[in-house]
Amino acid sequence: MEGAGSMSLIIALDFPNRTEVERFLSHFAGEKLYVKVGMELFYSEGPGIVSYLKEQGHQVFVDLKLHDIPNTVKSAMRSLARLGADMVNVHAAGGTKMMRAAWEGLAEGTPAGQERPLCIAVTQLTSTSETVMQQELWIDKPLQETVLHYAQLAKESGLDGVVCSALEAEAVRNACGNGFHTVTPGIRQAADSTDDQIRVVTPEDARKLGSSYIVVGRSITGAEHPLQAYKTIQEQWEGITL
Ligand SMILES: O=C(O)c1cc(=O)[nH]c(=O)n1[C@@H]1O[C@H](COP(=O)(O)O)[C@@H](O)[C@H]1O
Repeated sequence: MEGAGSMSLIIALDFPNRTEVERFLSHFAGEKLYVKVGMELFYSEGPGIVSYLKEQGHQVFVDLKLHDIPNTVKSAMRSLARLGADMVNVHAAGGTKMMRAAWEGLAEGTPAGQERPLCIAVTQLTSTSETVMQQELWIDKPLQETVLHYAQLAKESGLDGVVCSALEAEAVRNACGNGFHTVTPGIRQAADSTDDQIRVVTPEDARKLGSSYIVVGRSITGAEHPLQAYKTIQEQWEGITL
């Protein structure tokens, strides 16, 4: 299943403020990156952090995992589209009406001449296990089946792909086709601590399993030499020596 579609490594900028982001990015002078702004950074810095990163020439995934009534999600997506994000996300558990509304909001809000951000649905968080899903959330199905079901709902709703573990990437592609993206966090090298992640996969295995994007946070942001950690993981992910 190797090599389908586009492949990118997205660095999760899980930092409390812009000063920390600038300090981190100073290790990457001249590199054009694909970065992710999550709730911590967005809520502390506001939309300006996205414009700042875009001005620096980076691609930006705005990861706010929207999950609300369709009208609210549509309006929020209209606002996010104006920011120039390259990718945004919602929770598939919001259902098809909500996902369609998200897509419509993005289409309406994207300025003329700009590309609509990719709209991706979170299936089951990579920090969730099948046991927690079944016993705590009362979703009485095998985890992979729920991921596939949510992926199919996302596809029917016109979305561009899903967030899932790379463990499910191959099955999602088989069910939804090569053009349907799998954005896969929970990436760890074999020796890394898994932290709060449960469904973890190495960069090499994510490639072999056909992920379109890997999302990597602490293995790079917490490294003593972030650029070196980034290059090592990128080599493993792309299967090449840079
Ligand atoms: O939507 C996400 O990006 C996401 C979904 C998911 O299921 N699991 C997950 O870890 N993430 C995000 O991916 C990043 C993973 O960070 P690390 O565990 O530090 O590599 C974090 O910013 C999470 O918010």
